[in-house]
Amino acid sequence: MATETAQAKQAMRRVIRARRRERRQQADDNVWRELSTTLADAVLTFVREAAPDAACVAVYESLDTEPPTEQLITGLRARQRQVIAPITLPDKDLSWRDVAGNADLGVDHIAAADVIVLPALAIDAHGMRLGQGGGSYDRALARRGPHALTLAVVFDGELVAGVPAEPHDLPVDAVWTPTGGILRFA
Ligand SMILES: Nc1nc2c(c(=O)[nH]1)N(C=O)[C@@H](CNc1ccc(C(=O)N[C@@H](CCC(=O)O)C(=O)O)cc1)CN2
Ligand SMILES: Nc1ncnc2c1ncn2[C@@H]1O[C@H](COP(=O)(O)OP(=O)(O)OP(=O)(O)O)[C@@H](O)[C@H]1O
Repeated sequence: MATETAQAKQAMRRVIRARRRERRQQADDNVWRELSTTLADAVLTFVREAAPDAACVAVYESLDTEPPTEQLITGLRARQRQVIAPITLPDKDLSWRDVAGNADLGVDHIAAADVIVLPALAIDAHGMRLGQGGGSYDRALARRGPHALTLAVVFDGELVAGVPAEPHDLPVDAVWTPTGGILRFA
């Protein structure tokens, strides 16, 4: 898709991915573990306060340069929540698996999630999200339950004034940053 907006998104992704690689290279494993703890504490509190009866939480399993979700996943499981993580299909649509098993629960299982923790490269002041560019979460969010809360996770400096938005983009309800904690949009 060669629209100006799609090109603007690509340019922004390149800058943020490069910054993330540099950030990861400069942080030792202790710093990363602390980040994982800070994220887990904040999101566990958010779930307890905003969705106390949540039975199922969808969480991305972080890649090396992303805000680390390992301790969040452990903490949710310790609190008896089902945790589901995405399986990327060949067309980049998302199916889901319980992190405790390997069975493919299907693309519609996202409807079971009471809270959805999304990866993002940037979030803007309206909650619009810049993702990896596969349109994966756009499609998955269209199948979410009517009361599901969406929380995106980004680094400081990735909560920006504006991201280029296309008509299919949907805003998130809240965002977490290491320094700012959780900001609720809706
Ligand atoms: N952890 C995670 N899982 C996810 C996503 C994601 O953004 N993060 N996705 C979101 O839709 C889907 C998969 N799509 C993806 C597309 C591109 C890249 C990617 O290229 N990422 C980094 C490499 C990060 C690293 O290895 O540290 C990059 O380009 O630099 C990742 C996921 C579903 N699962
Ligand atoms: N509901 C949809 N159905 C099919 N294709 C879609 C849908 N939403 C978005 N796409 C396509 O996916 C591509 C990437 O979209 P976009 O730039 O919004 O991805 P993203 O949200 O940043 O990425 P991701 O969710 O994978 O992290 C676009 O070409 C778009 O047309």
